[in-house]
Amino acid sequence: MIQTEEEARDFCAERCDSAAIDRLTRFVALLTEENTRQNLVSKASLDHVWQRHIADSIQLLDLAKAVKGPWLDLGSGPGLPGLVIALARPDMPMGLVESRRKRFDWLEYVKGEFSLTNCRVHGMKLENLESRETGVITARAFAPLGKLLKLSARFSTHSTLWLLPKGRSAAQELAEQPSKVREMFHVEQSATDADAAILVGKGRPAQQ
Ligand SMILES: C[S@@+](CC[C@H](N)C(=O)[O-])C[C@H]1O[C@@H](n2cnc3c(N)ncnc32)[C@H](O)[C@@H]1O
Repeated sequence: MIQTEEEARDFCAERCDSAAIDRLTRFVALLTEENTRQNLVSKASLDHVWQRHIADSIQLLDLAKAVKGPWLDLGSGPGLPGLVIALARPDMPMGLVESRRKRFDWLEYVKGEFSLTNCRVHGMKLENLESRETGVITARAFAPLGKLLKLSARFSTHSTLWLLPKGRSAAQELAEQPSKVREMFHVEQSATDADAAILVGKGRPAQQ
């Protein structure tokens, strides 16, 4: 379990090349600066930014090793986890969906700063995004599991990988789902927080 900022940086360095670490380091500086203008992440979390946000996002790469994308991140907000993944793996086709204008502008700005040509920012409600087949769907702190699946099932196929960092509520949220959804998912311990877990699933949920 990652306990310190140094361990979090080491964790990322084991999974990313040095150019990616440079991009992530600059992203942390930009995020810290932008956070003085808009509330992207809690101020307290910036003291542990590599653990709470960067490594927390990068750990998803371990679970998505076999997948080439395209990747869709729902409710990206500051860019977590989708933009961090795009900075680590700029070759990966990445779609970020974010409905708030100021956050959309921020995501577009970072995309431009790092010339992330494979990253597309969709500044709209997910409900208005055109359906497409997606290799990986991620969503952190976006919506309760039932609502999340209802909104996003149309982006999945039988082989879509779902990676849903869920904090403490993961097992409980899954337990409340119908058996077909429970069979699709399992719970993985988060590497960055002893109390948090990630719901990992495969396939297309039946329409609820
Ligand atoms: C709690 S924040 C989490 C942001 C980020 N994933 C994180 O972990 O820091 C949820 C984000 O989803 C966006 N959002 C909420 N409902 C949405 C919708 N229907 N379509 C697109 N974005 C939405 C919000 O504007 C907000 O930025």
